[in-house]
Order: sequence, then structure tokens, then C-alpha cells
Amino acid sequence: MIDSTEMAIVDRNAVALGVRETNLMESAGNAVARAVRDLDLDTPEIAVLAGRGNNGGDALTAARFLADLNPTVHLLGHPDRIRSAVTREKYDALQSAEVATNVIRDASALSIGEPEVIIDGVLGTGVSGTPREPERTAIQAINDTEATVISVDVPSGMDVDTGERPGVSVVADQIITFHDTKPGLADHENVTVANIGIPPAAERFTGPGDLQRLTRPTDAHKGDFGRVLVVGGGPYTGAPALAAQAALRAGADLATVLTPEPVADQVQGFSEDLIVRGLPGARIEPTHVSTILEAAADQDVLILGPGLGAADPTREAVGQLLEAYEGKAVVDADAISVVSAVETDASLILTPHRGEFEGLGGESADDRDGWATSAGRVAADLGQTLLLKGPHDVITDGDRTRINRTGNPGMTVGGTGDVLAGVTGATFATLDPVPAAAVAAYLTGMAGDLAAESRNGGLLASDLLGTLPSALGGEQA
Ligand SMILES: NC(=O)C1=CN([C@@H]2O[C@H](COP(=O)(O)OP(=O)(O)OC[C@H]3O[C@@H](n4cnc5c(N)ncnc54)[C@H](O)[C@@H]3O)[C@@H](O)[C@H]2O)[C@H](O)CC1
Ligand SMILES: [K+]
Repeated sequence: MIDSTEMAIVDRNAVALGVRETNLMESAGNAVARAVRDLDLDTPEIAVLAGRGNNGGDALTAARFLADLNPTVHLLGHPDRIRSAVTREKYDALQSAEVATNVIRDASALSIGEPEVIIDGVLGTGVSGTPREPERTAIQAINDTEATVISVDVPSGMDVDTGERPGVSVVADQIITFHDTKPGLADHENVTVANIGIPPAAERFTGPGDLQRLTRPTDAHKGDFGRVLVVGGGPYTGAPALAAQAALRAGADLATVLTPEPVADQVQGFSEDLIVRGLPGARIEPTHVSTILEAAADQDVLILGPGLGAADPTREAVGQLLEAYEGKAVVDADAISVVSAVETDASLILTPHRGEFEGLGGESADDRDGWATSAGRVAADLGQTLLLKGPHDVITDGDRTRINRTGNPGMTVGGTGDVLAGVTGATFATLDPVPAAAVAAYLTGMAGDLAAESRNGGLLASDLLGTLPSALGGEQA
């Protein structure tokens, strides 16, 4: 079962793996054509109703596979308004093959007669709201016939995630859906899931499709995209600054750093973009917990750990903080080992490297699947989400597991973990834990790959601050 957001991500990640969209559409169209032939009708009259999106493209492809049965195609709109090149390519092939086509410029021009079979390629997962003209008239015309109706992917007009039919929608005899079933099809008794050649890797591995989760509405305003609070520093000063800057570069609106007084000026010195507040004393300790909780109250995500050090008072403070905090937090570095010792109602993403992971009771493994299994077990035991860093990162909450393959050996340089923690804080502000960690791992690794591309060696963690915006924009190394 996969919803339309995940399907669009998987679709894009399949293309990034090298599976061409035109081939996906060929497989989709062929599956629909096979369903028509399986009706075993003797030279049936077939009407193909195609919208201007890729759902229409699938239907046009099916028409070509059925050309020997002389189908009639009804294209809803002028060919020049076909949305994608791949659908336009299928349309052009039909025209070259002289398959009978009516271009429906206006709903009143639609006349589909009394076909025995209708292929419903009017609207698919790209529908938004109630069907407008001429799709609306097409849907009604389909429902007014006695034909056997085969819907491409989803019955046109249905919201495939909810099954709702806000306006008119096709009453299908059969639905040929692609790759995996969809939530809205659960109640339909005749759904066929067609494998269209999208490999499981397109779901398991992160890719550029994951960035679709970060789309921003245009009417956004300050703070919509996340206020993050970094609690770090003490023995170290660069770490909290890197994490906070990375959060901003990855899309957070505001980054505040709470750090011990003696280093507050140094941390501020790294960047005027940060809001830095000092806490009394040389390190974070239990007396600071109430101040931190108060500051965290109007933030979206806490990033706990960069540069904190492992002194006992600091560990004690981290434990008290986690026991009292009920929001979202990224837990990194020395703060990680405290998590297994406390009860918390917070929603956490832990970002351990392998050593910190073993400190949580994780078992080392000699292959990626072994690490993934072990990480799933630790995540399930903790009831939290893990982003286990490695040559390939493992993201898991014990139920869903993703693998991130971006990044390069140059990123073992100090500070990249702080950057990852910051990026994760930014994504976690607007996404659920597993998608947030998956996008963050992909982005940080891609930023590292882009930075490494323009150098041979000598990568610095701060270089990633410069390439994160390109990675966010979908640029690939
Ligand atoms: N997921 C896969 O692996 C594959 C999916 N395929 C097919 O692609 C469609 C989704 O295509 P998309 O272009 O995103 O959208 P649609 O074709 O569903 O519709 C968009 C089309 O319709 C117009 N539109 C949107 N809302 C309305 C409305 N309320 N009234 C009228 N018109 C509307 C919009 O303007 C566009 O023109 C998926 O379902 C699959 O069938 C791939 O082809 C194969 C792989
Ligand atoms: K459809």
C-alpha cells in the first residue's frame, strides 16, 4: 500500500536509478491493454478517453498496444496542452500510426457512442479537487454507457489517498493500478496491481524524489519552516555553530544556540545569522535545564549534543532534559548515550556513528543489511528513529527502513556529523521522523558529494554549508 506522495517519490527515485519514465508508461499501457484482451471479447469496440496528464499517457499507450482492434481515442484538450513530453510522445506515435483520434476542445464535442470497452485515462493521481470541464463531461459520458470500464491507475475523479469522490467520478468495473495498491482503492473489488518495472530499490534507497517532501507553499511566512534550538558547546565551539548554520542552510527559518557563557561570543563569532544565548558556567549542567526547557517551548525542534562533551554534570543535564521535554529533538554526539538510560515522551531522531550505535547496544555487522537489521532492533527497543551514519546511512524506526547512498569517504572529517544534525533539525521541523531523517541524510551526503566534486581531497565540514542549497535545489554530484 502506497499513497500518492510516496508514489511520486518512488517514481522519481526509479527514474534516478535509470528507469526511464517512457518505459514506465509503456509497461503501464501494456498492462491496461492486456486487461482489455483478457476480457476475451471478439473484436470489441473500444473507446479510449485520455486526459492531458500522464494518466492519459498510459491510456494512449494502451491504445497503441490495442491498435489491431481499431480503438477510438478521445483526447481531452488540444495536443499542445498535453502536460508532459512523455505523454506527448505517445500521442504523436498514435497519430503516426493513424489510430482514430478525436481531439475534444470543448465538452459539447464529446460523443463516445456505445463502445463495449472504455479505457478511463482521464485523471489519475494528479487530480486536484472536483473534475472540471471537459473531464467532468467525459466522466459522466463514461458512466452513462453500458461499457465495461477499465480505469487506468485510479477511477478518474477519485482521491486515491482517501477514496473520496469530491465531484463526479468514474464507476469502474476494473482498476489497473501501478506498482502497489493505493489506500483509496481498498474497497474496490476488482483491482489489479501491475508491476511496471519499478524495483524495490526505488523505495528502499533515498533519492532526489525524497526532496519533494520539502515543497513550500508560496504564502509562507517567518517561522513556518522551522525554528531550531541547538543546545551544545562547552568543550567545543565549532560544533554548535556548524549545526545551527546547517539548519538554516537546510531551510530552517531561525536558529538559536544555547551554549555556555564563556564560549557564547566565540560561537556568535562564527556567524551573524545565529541567535546565540549564553548559560552561566563552563559547561551545560542540571541548573540550566529549566532555562533550556523554557527556550525550547517556542521552538519546533531541539538539536541536542553538538560539542557538549561527556562530563557527568552535562550527561545528567541531558537526561533531565529528555525526561521533561515532550517535543521533537535530534540527539547527536555525546548526548546519544544518555537516551537508553532515560524514559522520554519526546519524539527523537538519534544520529549515531557506528561507535555511538554500539554504545546504544547495537551490534556491529559485516554487511549493510546486518547493520540495518541491528539498527531496526535498537530503534524499536527505544521507540525512536535512528539515522545510523556509515558509508551507507541506515534510517529506521524499527518498522520502515531506508538506505541513503549519498556521501563520500572525505566526509569522515570532523564536523560533518554536526552538519547532519543541523540538517536533520531543519527537516524534522516539518516532517515525520523517518522521512525527515531520510531527506536529511540524502541532503547532507549530496552536499558532501557536491563539495568533494569541486576539490580533490581536503574537504571541510564547513564546505557543506556552501553546497547544501544546491543539494536542496536537486543538484546532483
Ligand atoms: N507512478 C508511476 O510509477 C507511474 C504513473 N503514471 C501515471 O501518471 C499518473 C499521474 O500523472 P499526472 O500527470 O501527475 O496527473 P494526471 O494525469 O493524474 O492528471 C493531471 C492532469 O489533469 C488535470 N487536472 C488535475 N485536476 C483536475 C481537475 N480537478 N479537473 C480537471 N483536470 C484536472 C491537470 O491539469 C493535468 O492536466 C498516474 O495516475 C499514472 O496513471 C505513469 O505514466 C506510469 C508510471
Ligand atoms: K484514470
